[in-house]
Amino acid sequence: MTSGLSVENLAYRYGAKEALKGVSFQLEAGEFGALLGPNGAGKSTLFSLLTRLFTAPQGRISIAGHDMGRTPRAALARMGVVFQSSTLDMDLSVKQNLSYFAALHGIAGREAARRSDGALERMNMAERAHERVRDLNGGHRRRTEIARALLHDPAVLLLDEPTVGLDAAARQSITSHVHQLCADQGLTVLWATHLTDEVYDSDHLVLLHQGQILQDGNVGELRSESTLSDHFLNLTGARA
Ligand SMILES: Nc1ncnc2c1ncn2[C@@H]1O[C@H](COP(=O)(O)OP(=O)(O)OP(=O)(O)O)[C@@H](O)[C@H]1O
Repeated sequence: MTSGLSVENLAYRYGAKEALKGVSFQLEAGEFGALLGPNGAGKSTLFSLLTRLFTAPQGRISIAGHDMGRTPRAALARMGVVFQSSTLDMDLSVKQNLSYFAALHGIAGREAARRSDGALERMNMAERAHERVRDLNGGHRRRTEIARALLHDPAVLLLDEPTVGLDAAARQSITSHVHQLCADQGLTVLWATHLTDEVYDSDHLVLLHQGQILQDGNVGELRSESTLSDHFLNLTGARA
């Protein structure tokens, strides 16, 4: 059993539509998993199962060794999530947003302040702690959300297309920062995207297409001589 993320034989259907058809993959501690798939591949459905928004009718999810079906609280406690749409309160400061989230996790007082400072530090946001979210640019808002997701010190961080709406510089900077968190701190990341330039050769590719895993393994080895973008196009017929 991995101390990262393990998914075994997950399936999900919306009525007659099979959105996931027996999906399995595993990410070890410290691995950056790039979940790549064209529109309709099943990425959002997979995220909904991983975050327990939907209950998996079949298969197994394990987060840092905790089984989501049998011990959901323990599994969710080891997971941080950044959803595609922002859920920050625009009129609160960065730090107030984090304190509020800490309180939801039952963390208060000095411990909440210590954790907020640590999480903001990890995202290079410490100097913006007292700025109002509304006054931040898109990249800094995203960093705030990632810091908030790290507050309870998760082992596994899930991000659903976290760079949507950001300019190229902010996108590159956040992508590289989260890769660094994996490498330096042993965080396991699952990063859903359809942008191949956010994926590094050292990443673990999970290529999802029509509800099935087409490829699962090291990006550099899988793409070989092609660019990842051409590789993706050859396999899925879709442009990345
Ligand atoms: N509520 C629903 N009812 C019926 N079919 C659905 C529903 N939600 C999603 N689907 C279908 O399930 C499949 C997987 O959808 P999903 O949203 O998980 O894909 P995705 O990879 O996240 O795509 P996108 O990048 O466009 O968000 C698609 O064929 C989609 O049309």
